[in-house]
Amino acid sequence: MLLHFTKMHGLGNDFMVVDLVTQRARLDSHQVRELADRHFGIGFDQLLLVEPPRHPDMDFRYRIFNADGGEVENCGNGARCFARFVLDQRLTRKRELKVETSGGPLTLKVGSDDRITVEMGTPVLEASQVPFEAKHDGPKHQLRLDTPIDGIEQVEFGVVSMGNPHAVLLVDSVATAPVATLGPVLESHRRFPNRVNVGFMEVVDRRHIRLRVFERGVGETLACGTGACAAVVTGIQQGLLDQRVEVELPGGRLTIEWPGEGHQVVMTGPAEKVFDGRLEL
Ligand SMILES: N[C@@H](CCC[C@H](N)C(=O)O)C(=O)O
Repeated sequence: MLLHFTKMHGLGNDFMVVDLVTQRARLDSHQVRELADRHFGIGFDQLLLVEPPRHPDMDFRYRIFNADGGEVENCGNGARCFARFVLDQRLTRKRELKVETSGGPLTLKVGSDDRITVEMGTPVLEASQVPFEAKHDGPKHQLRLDTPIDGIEQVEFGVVSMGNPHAVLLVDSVATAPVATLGPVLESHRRFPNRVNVGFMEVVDRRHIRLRVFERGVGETLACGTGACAAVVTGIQQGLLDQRVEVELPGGRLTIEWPGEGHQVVMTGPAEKVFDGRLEL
Protein backbone atom coordinates (compact mmCIF):
# COMPACT_ATOMS: atom_id res chain seq x y z
CA MET A 1 0.00 0.00 0.00
CA LEU A 2 1.31 3.48 -0.91
CA LEU A 3 1.01 6.21 1.71
CA HIS A 4 1.32 9.83 0.55
CA PHE A 5 2.91 12.26 2.99
CA THR A 6 4.34 15.77 3.07
CA LYS A 7 7.54 16.83 4.78
CA MET A 8 7.13 20.25 6.44
CA HIS A 9 8.80 22.43 9.03
CA GLY A 10 8.06 25.31 11.35
CA LEU A 11 11.35 27.15 11.99
CA GLY A 12 13.28 23.92 11.45
CA ASN A 13 11.12 21.82 13.82
CA ASP A 14 10.30 19.24 11.16
CA PHE A 15 7.35 16.97 10.52
CA MET A 16 6.05 14.15 8.40
CA VAL A 17 2.39 15.07 7.80
CA VAL A 18 -0.10 12.42 6.70
CA ASP A 19 -3.63 12.99 5.43
CA LEU A 20 -5.85 10.36 7.05
CA VAL A 21 -9.00 12.11 5.82
CA THR A 22 -8.64 10.66 2.31
CA GLN A 23 -6.18 7.82 3.08
CA ARG A 24 -6.25 4.94 5.56
CA ALA A 25 -3.22 3.73 7.47
CA ARG A 26 -2.14 2.56 10.92
CA LEU A 27 1.38 3.23 12.14
CA ASP A 28 2.58 1.63 15.35
CA SER A 29 5.24 3.21 17.56
CA HIS A 30 7.98 0.97 16.13
CA GLN A 31 7.16 2.19 12.58
CA VAL A 32 7.09 5.82 13.77
CA ARG A 33 10.60 5.41 15.26
CA GLU A 34 11.87 3.85 12.01
CA LEU A 35 10.35 6.62 9.86
CA ALA A 36 11.73 9.33 12.19
CA ASP A 37 15.28 8.02 11.83
CA ARG A 38 17.41 10.64 10.06
CA HIS A 39 19.73 8.08 8.45
CA PHE A 40 17.52 5.07 7.70
CA GLY A 41 14.08 6.76 7.51
CA ILE A 42 12.45 10.00 6.35
CA GLY A 43 13.69 11.91 9.39
CA PHE A 44 11.51 14.17 11.53
CA ASP A 45 10.95 15.47 15.04
CA GLN A 46 7.21 14.70 15.00
CA LEU A 47 4.69 12.80 12.91
CA LEU A 48 1.38 14.65 12.41
CA LEU A 49 -1.76 12.72 11.48
CA VAL A 50 -4.64 14.77 10.05
CA GLU A 51 -7.97 13.03 10.69
CA PRO A 52 -11.68 13.83 10.42
CA PRO A 53 -13.07 15.50 13.56
CA ARG A 54 -14.92 13.51 16.22
CA HIS A 55 -17.01 16.55 17.24
CA PRO A 56 -19.32 18.33 14.76
CA ASP A 57 -18.14 21.85 15.74
CA MET A 58 -14.51 21.01 14.87
CA ASP A 59 -12.96 21.03 11.36
CA PHE A 60 -10.31 18.35 11.89
CA ARG A 61 -8.59 16.26 14.50
CA TYR A 62 -4.82 16.27 14.47
CA ARG A 63 -2.63 13.77 16.34
CA ILE A 64 1.03 14.19 17.21
CA PHE A 65 3.72 11.56 17.71
CA ASN A 66 7.26 12.30 18.89
CA ALA A 67 10.25 10.73 17.12
CA ASP A 68 10.41 8.14 19.94
CA GLY A 69 6.97 6.87 18.85
CA GLY A 70 5.00 8.27 21.81
CA GLU A 71 1.74 10.14 21.21
CA VAL A 72 1.64 13.63 22.77
CA GLU A 73 -0.96 16.28 23.51
CA ASN A 74 0.14 19.42 21.65
CA CYS A 75 2.66 20.85 19.20
CA GLY A 76 2.75 24.56 18.34
CA ASN A 77 4.93 24.44 15.21
CA GLY A 78 2.99 21.38 14.13
CA ALA A 79 -0.31 23.27 14.47
CA ARG A 80 0.86 25.93 12.00
CA CYS A 81 2.08 23.23 9.57
CA PHE A 82 -1.25 21.43 9.97
CA ALA A 83 -3.11 24.63 8.89
CA ARG A 84 -0.83 25.14 5.86
CA PHE A 85 -1.20 21.43 4.96
CA VAL A 86 -5.03 21.25 4.97
CA LEU A 87 -5.17 24.36 2.73
CA ASP A 88 -2.45 23.14 0.34
CA GLN A 89 -4.06 19.69 0.09
CA ARG A 90 -7.47 21.33 -0.49
CA LEU A 91 -8.96 19.47 2.46
CA THR A 92 -10.61 22.81 3.30
CA ARG A 93 -10.87 26.35 1.94
CA LYS A 94 -11.33 27.88 5.39
CA ARG A 95 -8.55 30.18 6.59
CA GLU A 96 -9.88 30.02 10.13
CA LEU A 97 -9.98 26.51 11.56
CA LYS A 98 -10.92 24.71 14.72
CA VAL A 99 -8.97 21.56 15.45
CA GLU A 100 -9.09 18.88 18.13
CA THR A 101 -5.87 17.72 19.75
CA SER A 102 -5.58 15.39 22.71
CA GLY A 103 -4.41 18.47 24.68
CA GLY A 104 -7.62 20.38 23.88
CA PRO A 105 -9.12 22.38 20.98
CA LEU A 106 -7.08 24.98 19.06
CA THR A 107 -8.20 27.84 16.79
CA LEU A 108 -5.93 28.70 13.86
CA LYS A 109 -5.96 31.64 11.42
CA VAL A 110 -3.95 31.78 8.21
CA GLY A 111 -3.11 35.46 7.57
CA SER A 112 -2.89 37.19 4.18
CA ASP A 113 0.90 37.27 4.66
CA ASP A 114 0.75 33.45 5.11
CA ARG A 115 1.88 33.72 8.72
CA ILE A 116 -0.30 31.55 10.90
CA THR A 117 -1.75 32.59 14.25
CA VAL A 118 -2.80 29.91 16.71
CA GLU A 119 -4.80 30.31 19.89
CA MET A 120 -2.83 27.76 21.86
CA GLY A 121 -5.16 27.40 24.83
CA THR A 122 -5.00 28.63 28.39
CA PRO A 123 -1.77 27.66 30.16
CA VAL A 124 -2.11 25.50 33.24
CA LEU A 125 0.12 26.78 36.03
CA GLU A 126 -0.82 24.43 38.85
CA ALA A 127 2.20 22.13 39.25
CA SER A 128 0.19 18.97 39.97
CA GLN A 129 -1.66 19.44 36.65
CA VAL A 130 1.53 19.85 34.56
CA PRO A 131 2.26 17.29 36.09
CA PHE A 132 5.17 18.08 38.45
CA GLU A 133 5.55 16.84 42.03
CA ALA A 134 6.12 20.24 43.66
CA LYS A 135 7.24 20.82 47.24
CA HIS A 136 5.37 24.18 47.37
CA ASP A 137 3.13 26.52 45.30
CA GLY A 138 4.42 29.51 43.35
CA PRO A 139 6.08 30.36 40.03
CA LYS A 140 9.54 28.96 40.90
CA HIS A 141 10.47 25.40 41.85
CA GLN A 142 13.78 23.86 42.86
CA LEU A 143 15.11 20.40 42.29
CA ARG A 144 18.32 18.86 43.66
CA LEU A 145 20.07 16.67 41.08
CA ASP A 146 21.07 13.12 42.12
CA THR A 147 24.44 13.67 40.43
CA PRO A 148 25.82 17.17 39.70
CA ILE A 149 25.85 18.09 36.00
CA ASP A 150 28.57 20.44 34.76
CA GLY A 151 29.01 21.46 38.41
CA ILE A 152 25.27 22.20 38.83
CA GLU A 153 23.74 20.59 41.96
CA GLN A 154 20.37 22.32 42.11
CA VAL A 155 18.17 23.86 39.39
CA GLU A 156 15.36 26.40 39.57
CA PHE A 157 12.54 26.56 37.00
CA GLY A 158 8.90 27.36 36.31
CA VAL A 159 6.44 24.68 35.22
CA VAL A 160 3.61 25.17 32.71
CA SER A 161 1.30 22.87 30.80
CA MET A 162 0.36 24.01 27.30
CA GLY A 163 -1.59 20.75 27.00
CA ASN A 164 1.90 19.21 27.17
CA PRO A 165 4.35 19.60 30.07
CA HIS A 166 7.15 22.19 30.17
CA ALA A 167 9.87 23.23 32.61
CA VAL A 168 11.53 26.58 31.88
CA LEU A 169 14.94 27.53 33.29
CA LEU A 170 16.38 31.02 33.21
CA VAL A 171 19.95 31.13 31.87
CA ASP A 172 22.50 33.93 31.34
CA SER A 173 23.16 32.81 27.76
CA VAL A 174 21.50 30.18 25.58
CA ALA A 175 24.83 29.79 23.77
CA THR A 176 26.42 28.18 26.83
CA ALA A 177 23.29 26.66 28.46
CA PRO A 178 23.68 22.96 29.42
CA VAL A 179 20.91 21.85 27.03
CA ALA A 180 22.49 18.53 26.01
CA THR A 181 23.48 17.50 29.55
CA LEU A 182 20.77 18.88 31.86
CA GLY A 183 17.96 18.57 29.27
CA PRO A 184 17.75 14.74 29.27
CA VAL A 185 18.16 14.47 33.05
CA LEU A 186 15.22 16.81 33.72
CA GLU A 187 13.18 15.34 30.84
CA SER A 188 13.10 11.99 32.63
CA HIS A 189 13.26 13.13 36.27
CA ARG A 190 10.95 11.15 38.59
CA ARG A 191 9.22 14.36 39.77
CA PHE A 192 7.85 14.78 36.21
CA PRO A 193 5.70 11.61 36.00
CA ASN A 194 4.86 12.19 32.30
CA ARG A 195 8.41 13.41 31.51
CA VAL A 196 8.83 17.03 30.42
CA ASN A 197 10.01 19.40 27.68
CA VAL A 198 12.88 21.51 29.04
CA GLY A 199 13.30 25.14 27.92
CA PHE A 200 16.41 27.28 28.52
CA MET A 201 15.41 30.96 28.36
CA GLU A 202 17.69 34.00 28.10
CA VAL A 203 15.86 37.29 28.67
CA VAL A 204 17.29 39.92 26.29
CA ASP A 205 14.75 42.57 27.34
CA ARG A 206 11.06 42.68 28.32
CA ARG A 207 9.96 42.03 24.72
CA HIS A 208 12.66 39.67 23.50
CA ILE A 209 13.94 36.32 24.69
CA ARG A 210 16.24 33.66 23.28
CA LEU A 211 15.20 30.06 23.80
CA ARG A 212 16.54 26.54 23.29
CA VAL A 213 14.34 23.54 24.05
CA PHE A 214 15.25 19.95 24.83
CA GLU A 215 12.03 18.25 23.73
CA ARG A 216 10.55 15.23 25.43
CA GLY A 217 10.82 12.22 23.13
CA VAL A 218 13.08 13.96 20.60
CA GLY A 219 16.08 15.84 22.02
CA GLU A 220 17.00 19.44 21.22
CA THR A 221 15.00 20.81 18.27
CA LEU A 222 15.52 23.97 16.22
CA ALA A 223 12.25 25.40 17.59
CA CYS A 224 9.39 24.44 19.90
CA GLY A 225 6.12 26.36 19.68
CA THR A 226 4.59 25.16 22.94
CA GLY A 227 8.03 25.69 24.52
CA ALA A 228 7.99 29.32 23.32
CA CYS A 229 4.51 29.77 24.84
CA ALA A 230 5.60 28.16 28.12
CA ALA A 231 8.75 30.33 28.30
CA VAL A 232 6.80 33.58 27.78
CA VAL A 233 4.17 32.55 30.34
CA THR A 234 6.96 31.74 32.84
CA GLY A 235 8.74 35.04 32.15
CA ILE A 236 5.50 37.01 32.60
CA GLN A 237 4.68 35.09 35.80
CA GLN A 238 8.12 35.99 37.15
CA GLY A 239 7.64 39.70 36.25
CA LEU A 240 10.39 39.68 33.62
CA LEU A 241 8.42 40.09 30.37
CA ASP A 242 5.66 42.18 28.77
CA GLN A 243 2.52 40.69 27.22
CA ARG A 244 3.93 40.50 23.68
CA VAL A 245 7.35 38.90 23.22
CA GLU A 246 9.59 38.00 20.26
CA VAL A 247 11.05 34.55 20.85
CA GLU A 248 14.33 33.87 19.06
CA LEU A 249 14.88 30.15 18.60
CA PRO A 250 17.78 28.46 16.78
CA GLY A 251 15.51 28.04 13.70
CA GLY A 252 13.93 31.53 13.66
CA ARG A 253 11.42 33.78 15.41
CA LEU A 254 7.92 33.45 16.85
CA THR A 255 5.68 36.13 18.31
CA ILE A 256 3.97 35.08 21.53
CA GLU A 257 1.25 37.07 23.30
CA TRP A 258 -0.33 36.34 26.67
CA PRO A 259 -2.61 38.86 28.44
CA GLY A 260 -2.35 36.93 31.73
CA GLU A 261 -4.00 34.23 33.83
CA GLY A 262 -7.25 32.82 32.47
CA HIS A 263 -6.39 33.94 28.90
CA GLN A 264 -5.21 31.99 25.90
CA VAL A 265 -1.63 32.20 24.66
CA VAL A 266 -1.45 33.35 21.03
CA MET A 267 1.42 32.26 18.81
CA THR A 268 2.24 33.66 15.34
CA GLY A 269 4.84 32.29 12.94
CA PRO A 270 5.53 30.62 9.61
CA ALA A 271 4.98 27.08 8.26
CA GLU A 272 6.82 25.69 5.23
CA LYS A 273 6.40 22.71 2.95
CA VAL A 274 9.66 20.91 2.06
CA PHE A 275 8.50 18.15 -0.31
CA ASP A 276 5.77 15.61 -1.06
CA GLY A 277 6.61 11.92 -0.90
CA ARG A 278 5.10 8.47 -0.78
CA LEU A 279 6.18 5.31 0.89
CA GLU A 280 5.25 1.67 0.68
CA LEU A 281 3.77 0.27 3.89
N1 LIG B 1 7.77 20.68 18.77
C1 LIG B 1 6.59 20.88 19.47
C2 LIG B 1 6.28 20.08 20.68
C3 LIG B 1 6.14 18.59 20.34
C4 LIG B 1 5.74 17.73 21.50
C5 LIG B 1 6.74 17.68 22.60
N2 LIG B 1 8.01 17.11 22.21
C6 LIG B 1 6.15 16.88 23.78
O1 LIG B 1 6.57 15.74 24.02
O2 LIG B 1 5.26 17.41 24.47
C7 LIG B 1 6.08 22.30 19.47
O3 LIG B 1 6.37 23.03 18.50
O4 LIG B 1 5.33 22.67 20.35
